[in-house]
Amino acid sequence: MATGRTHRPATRSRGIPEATVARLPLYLRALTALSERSVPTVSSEELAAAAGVNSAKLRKDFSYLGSYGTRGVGYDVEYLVYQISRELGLTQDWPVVIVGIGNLGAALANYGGFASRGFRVAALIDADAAMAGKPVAGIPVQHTDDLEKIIKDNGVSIGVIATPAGAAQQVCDRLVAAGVTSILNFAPTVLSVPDGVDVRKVDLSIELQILAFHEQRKAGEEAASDGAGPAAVTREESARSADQGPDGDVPAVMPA
Ligand SMILES: NC(=O)c1ccc[n+]([C@@H]2O[C@H](COP(=O)([O-])OP(=O)(O)OC[C@H]3O[C@@H](n4cnc5c(N)ncnc54)[C@H](O)[C@@H]3O)[C@@H](O)[C@H]2O)c1
Repeated sequence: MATGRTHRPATRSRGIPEATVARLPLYLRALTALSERSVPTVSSEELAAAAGVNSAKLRKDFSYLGSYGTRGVGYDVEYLVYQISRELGLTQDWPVVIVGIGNLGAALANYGGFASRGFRVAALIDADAAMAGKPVAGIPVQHTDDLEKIIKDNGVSIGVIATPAGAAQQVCDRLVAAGVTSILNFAPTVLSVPDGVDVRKVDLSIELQILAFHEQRKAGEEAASDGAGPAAVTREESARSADQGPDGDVPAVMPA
């Protein structure tokens, strides 16, 4: 079984901090919406508000890209879309495989947002022989027996795992051995991968738990302000204590 670290250090080799990299997709989403409305330029304040990020942080992030905007005019929307897309590697097509085509895998396969962002679903893989050949989102499901060949034939470097937790490490090991170097893991388990392999995990139940934490704090604040209880915890303090940035700008996907 593969061992070793599960994510890269906090700063990438080109000097862009991981926290900045994690915010680039937020800027890109906001900029794409502006571009679709043919908005030519945007101020750092407007863009920060649209991306849900603090504007000083945005300016610092863009300084890593060498993008400083023009005083009184702001940032050129189209150029920034290009710059961020290039930085994220989205100016090329990325073939992706999804392993585990149950409820979640099928929903992901049907999600149109991958293709529009440069991620092509190259193959769907499942261990259930009864599913082999059946189309999901117009793509025939292939059996796990062929996993290695599918990865090689399609030049896949990004794999999405949507299997039950108990199967995820074994699937991960096979993907990595076949040449996959980036994994998006939806299974509720921690994956172990060798150096050079990036794992990101998505866990909506963790996001809900964080919201539940804030709900509980809000209820506590209200109770404290109604009566003679102890000083209420501020919203900002409660956000920090949930290991989230003060701007609430940590995306739902996180390093493994
Ligand atoms: N991250 C999230 O927010 C989130 C949300 C929903 C579900 N999940 C997780 O996603 C996973 C899938 O959930 P689901 O509801 O789609 O389950 P599901 O039971 O509907 O589908 C799982 C699929 O994986 C296949 N499978 C099992 N072992 C396999 C293997 N070794 N190789 C390839 N395929 C294999 C099964 O045949 C099945 O088709 C679970 O781990 C679940 O906990 C995560």
